[in-house]
Amino acid sequence: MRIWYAKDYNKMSKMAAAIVASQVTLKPSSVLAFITGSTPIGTYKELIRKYEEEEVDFSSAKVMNIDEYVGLSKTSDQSYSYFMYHNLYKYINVFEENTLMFRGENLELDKECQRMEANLKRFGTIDLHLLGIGRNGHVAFNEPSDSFSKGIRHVELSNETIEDNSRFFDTRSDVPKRAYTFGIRTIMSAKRILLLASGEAKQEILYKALFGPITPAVPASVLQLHPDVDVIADEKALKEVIQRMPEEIVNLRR
Ligand SMILES: N[C@@H]1[C@@H](O)[C@H](O)[C@@H](COP(=O)(O)O)O[C@@H]1O
Repeated sequence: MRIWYAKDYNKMSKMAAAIVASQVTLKPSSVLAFITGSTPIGTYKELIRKYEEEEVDFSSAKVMNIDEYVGLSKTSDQSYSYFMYHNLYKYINVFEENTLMFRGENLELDKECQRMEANLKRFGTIDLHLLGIGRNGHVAFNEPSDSFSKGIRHVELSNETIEDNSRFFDTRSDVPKRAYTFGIRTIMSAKRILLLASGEAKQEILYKALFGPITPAVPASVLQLHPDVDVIADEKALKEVIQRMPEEIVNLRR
């Protein structure tokens, strides 16, 4: 695991976009797993800029969303399909047939998971998997639990996640209670993982995830077992890591 220090959100976004763009340049047919939330928005803006300036070409890349609210279709402005389309896909040259998203409106939950598993198999191994981290250590929608989850599944969201994500909805009761998500095994099967974290609210959980015990109670802690993880975090998110494990940050002193 490599932990990279970024002075602020802007720098974090630029560093992350540089990794995604190099992945696609080195392997144009890369399979990429993308995330939603506030954290990756700057990364996507930077990727759009790179595309517009012809620094990167996504025409052979395959892209996918790793989670989605159950009950929201791609036309709902709170769905993750909508988010990915309006924050990234519509501005770059990814093709529809190379884009994989959950159908949030499909209420046949098991069937939707099976459909996504089959499509993921067709897309092939994920070359680069982006990840954010929730305040309770969740990754995608894998909430703290008693065991690490396996493949693609549907889950009940925790109160903490509903609370955190309610900032994107008119009222808390509008937040769906269930979601589709890649499981921990799906995420861990990616060749390379890029974890992003920004802001003070993430400082405690980031330290726990990177240096605490590996436990399903902190789902992100499983990343300690993956052979190829880059963590890019801004100074605020890294606060506790800087205090307790400064020597573990690759570029802190540079
Ligand atoms: N399902 C998403 C996660 O994939 C995301 O990483 C997390 C953090 O979001 P943010 O970047 O807004 O802090 O929130 C949501 O619950």
